Amino acid sequence: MIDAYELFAKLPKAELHLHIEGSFEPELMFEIARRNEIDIPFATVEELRKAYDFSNLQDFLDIYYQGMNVLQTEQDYYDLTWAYLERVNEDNVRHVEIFFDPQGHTERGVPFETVITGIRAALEDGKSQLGISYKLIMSFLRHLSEEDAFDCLEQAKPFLKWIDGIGLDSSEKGNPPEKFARVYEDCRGLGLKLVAHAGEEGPADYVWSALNILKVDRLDHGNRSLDDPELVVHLADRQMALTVCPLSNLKLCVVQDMKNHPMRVMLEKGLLVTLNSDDPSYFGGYVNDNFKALHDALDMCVEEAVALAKNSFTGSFLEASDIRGWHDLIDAQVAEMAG
Ligand SMILES: Nc1ncnc2[nH]cnc12
Ligand SMILES: [Zn+2]
Repeated sequence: MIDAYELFAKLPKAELHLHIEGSFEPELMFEIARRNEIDIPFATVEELRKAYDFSNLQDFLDIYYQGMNVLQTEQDYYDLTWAYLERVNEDNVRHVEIFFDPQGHTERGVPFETVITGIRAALEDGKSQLGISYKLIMSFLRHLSEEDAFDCLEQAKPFLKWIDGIGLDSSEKGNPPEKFARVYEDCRGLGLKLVAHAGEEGPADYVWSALNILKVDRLDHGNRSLDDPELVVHLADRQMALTVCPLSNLKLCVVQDMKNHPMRVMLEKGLLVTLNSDDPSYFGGYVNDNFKALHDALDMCVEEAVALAKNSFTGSFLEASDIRGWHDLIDAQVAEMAG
């Protein structure tokens, strides 16, 4: 009998919820801090890792923004992105749709151009050297104002040919989607794909707002949707993709125990759920580690592993013909491994 984890690990996958700044491993952070002559308030990599102990989203965000402070040059952004791509190549991730948080950099004086040029150069090298295709999603920080978001959009305008979509992240509670209704409307007019974090810590109402007011094409997290049966039916009927992040949910106390993770329930209710790592350096693992954690807690079956691998492409912004191609490849690989 084929093991569900072994199967998932080997199958081609897409990752749809990944903050590139959240893939910043402590070793690389120290190296970049040293070359930029910036002090980190931790003496060693081990001490830094010990600080990754969070009670909620805000606890994490405080250390996440501090971590990205050492990034300054195009080379820094290249190295950060390249390290992520090399790592997920080992997990057989073949397509990535990654977030970056421009405001976390521009508000420290790093030009928008420096950030996006470095990230894009690594993504292009990932495509040519590792065969990993990509989309790039610019996220607005929701704890900042609507005016700040519009300012970020202005800075992005010369680079829109490199940007596939926009997202909304950072402190959810008290910053409902409607705060950014007009920014999203403009971005929709620019032909950008729209996603937003909703229902991670915030209520199911925020998921409704993301759908009805922001008109998102995909939802990030969405865990709290399960509090509202009508919303669950609506999401399932529309086959709205949800980018779920189990290790993140555990580390940020969105779930108290992996045994209570809603992934299985979500699958059973017919939701188009995908599996992602969110901020792998901070939450203890990349996409295959996320499956392993679910498998250890919930004893995932082969059908669930296959469904998650296929959903990762279904929920992507790839062309329909490419998605079909990946599904066919997964079916062929499953048949070969089962036989
Ligand atoms: N899980 C998360 N939720 C909200 N904002 C984030 N920024 C990085 N990771 C995040
Ligand atoms: Zn996230």
